[in-house]
Amino acid sequence: MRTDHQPVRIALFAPDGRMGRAIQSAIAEDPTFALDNDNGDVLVDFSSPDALRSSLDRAVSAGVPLLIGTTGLIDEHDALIAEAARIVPILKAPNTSVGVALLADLTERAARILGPDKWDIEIVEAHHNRKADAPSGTALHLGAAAERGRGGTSPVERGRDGTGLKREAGAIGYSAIRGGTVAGDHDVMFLGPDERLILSHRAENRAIFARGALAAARFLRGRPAGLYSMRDVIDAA
Ligand SMILES: NC(=O)C1=CN([C@@H]2O[C@H](COP(=O)(O)OP(=O)(O)OC[C@H]3O[C@@H](n4cnc5c(N)ncnc54)[C@H](OP(=O)(O)O)[C@@H]3O)[C@@H](O)[C@H]2O)C=CC1
Ligand SMILES: O=C(O)C1=N[C@H](C(=O)O)C[C@H](O)C1
Repeated sequence: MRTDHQPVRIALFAPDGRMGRAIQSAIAEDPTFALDNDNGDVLVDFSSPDALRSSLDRAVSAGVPLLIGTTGLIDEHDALIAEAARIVPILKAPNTSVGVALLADLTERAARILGPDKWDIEIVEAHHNRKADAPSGTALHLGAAAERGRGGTSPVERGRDGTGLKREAGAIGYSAIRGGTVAGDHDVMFLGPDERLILSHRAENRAIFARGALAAARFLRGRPAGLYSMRDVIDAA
């Protein structure tokens, strides 16, 4: 029987990816974690949507919790995740940083207070030139937070190009910039009559995601089956 005093053993589904390497560095800096790709207490998946079935199968057959950091997932993936979460604990987080968890709360609150009638919302994100998906999972997560704040679904406008593109009332717009080594910038812009409110987060490097992933793994160890979020991790801290 393992206890809370023993290091949390992390199994990395994709140890050689950028996030896999960042998490290995974070483990090396924190003696309360250990890398154990064969017998981990928690399986951590930052890979690609194509790999999701395989990481879910691995977590379910080993009977261990799964942290999913992969983005670009669609409804079909969410259905698979919900099914597996009946058997093992699963935490899905498109962004594991503390700052983005707070940004999502602030976005929801601002959207609730400002309302959809006078204030347009645009979400702008920038990432490195190797990123595969757009808009980022975080941008979509922030858009969902804004929708919750407004109390309903909003039309989506992505990647404008052309003519006759006047903004639809109440829409949430998404723009993605790709280049260089940007670790992850997100701006939620509330554009109103004669004023703008801009909530911003800047990831300076991947260490913030890696440390957040370890905090999520610690939270998951020993939890009952179910679907969890970074909100739960922060509330439990
Ligand atoms: N939640 C968060 O906070 C964050 C989420 N992310 C997300 O994490 C994911 C990974 O990002 P990043 O590490 O930068 O990407 P990388 O491309 O650097 O790494 C992806 C890794 O996944 C492996 N992989 C891809 N497809 C499969 C598959 N079908 N089966 C097994 N392994 C596979 C790759 O192996 P190979 O090279 O051999 O194909 C590679 O090792 C992305 O979706 C990204 O958006 C990123 C940063 C933070
Ligand atoms: O691919 C990345 O790098 C990142 N992906 C996540 C996303 O899509 O939101 C999180 C972070 O912004 C870095």
